[in-house]
Amino acid sequence: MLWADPLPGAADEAPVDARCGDRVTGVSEQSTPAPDPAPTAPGREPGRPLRVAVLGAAGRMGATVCAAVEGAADLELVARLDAGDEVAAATLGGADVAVDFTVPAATEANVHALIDAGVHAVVGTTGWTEESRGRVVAHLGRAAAAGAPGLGVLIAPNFGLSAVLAMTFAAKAARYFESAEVIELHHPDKVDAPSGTARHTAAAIAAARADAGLGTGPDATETGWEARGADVDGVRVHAVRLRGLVAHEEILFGNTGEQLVIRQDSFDRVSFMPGVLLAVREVVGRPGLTVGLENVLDLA
Ligand SMILES: NC(=O)C1=CN([C@@H]2O[C@H](COP(=O)(O)OP(=O)(O)OC[C@H]3O[C@@H](n4cnc5c(N)ncnc54)[C@H](O)[C@@H]3O)[C@@H](O)[C@H]2O)C=CC1
Ligand SMILES: O=C(O)C1=N[C@H](C(=O)O)C[C@H](O)C1
Repeated sequence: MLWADPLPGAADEAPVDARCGDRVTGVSEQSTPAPDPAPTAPGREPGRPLRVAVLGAAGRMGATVCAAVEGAADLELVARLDAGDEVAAATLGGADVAVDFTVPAATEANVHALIDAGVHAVVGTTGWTEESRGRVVAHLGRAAAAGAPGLGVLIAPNFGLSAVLAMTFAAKAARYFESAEVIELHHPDKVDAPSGTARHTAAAIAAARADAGLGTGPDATETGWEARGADVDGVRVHAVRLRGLVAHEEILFGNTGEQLVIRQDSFDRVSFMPGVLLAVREVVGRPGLTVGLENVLDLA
């Protein structure tokens, strides 16, 4: 079973389908359909390891992904690219799949370059919007029309099981509470705020509230709005940056006389690896754009 994948070293096959991002309509969005599903990477001989390239390989996540891929018997690390390296067939080492953990300013261009190179993409980098995801869908459509059907792109704001479950539970709880706020807590080297995970969580809560006919939560604030956090679709999101932290999220729900707190903690980046490896194995058989690991895990 996939989540037992030991690290370093992984093997089992597993499912994936996902749909997340920085502004998302909900955890139950579906994969964008694409023609001609491909059960394996195009041109992959049966039984050979899946070839994987890593973009952002010198970074915190990229280095961890390289180690995880090297430890997986069914995967082969064929390229490590970082800033300044061209993303093209010539530099990707014959990869079937590329994993992108770079920076928000670079990730969309990387994905377009991967589609042009005919390489499936697994993306953990934050900064995606509905517009940038739409451009990827359009590009995949053009690639399919030009004779490269079956390419998959899987974008997930968080590959950690605890985070994916927390988002799922939060979306389920949202309709039952008058108040909802999100607190994300991260290491101080993180360049974006609020986190992609928190944006996704808040957007899912907002969508569930809207479906239930709920508006924004009660708030009598008249002054000092800067202390009330970011507004993500009407849900307040607070970002803490603290040395010693890795990645954490707390979702608070309140009614008169009661509170629900959903909390997840990623203490070590290895905790993201089972989800990343699952996505790598799954994306080759999942054409089109998939956003969010929850769909892959049948949680949506
Ligand atoms: N989806 C998930 O589960 C997770 C997502 N993240 C996200 O992943 C991204 C990376 O996070 P970290 O590894 O902590 O950052 P980092 O700063 O440690 O690594 C980023 C790496 O990307 C490289 N880079 C910059 N521009 C590039 C380009 N054009 N092409 C190739 N490489 C380039 C940098 O040189 C650096 O080595 C962030 O957006 C972060 O929010 C982080 C952890 C988990
Ligand atoms: O930068 C990080 O570290 C993380 N980024 C992602 C995000 O912005 O949600 C995922 C996780 O929170 C770690």
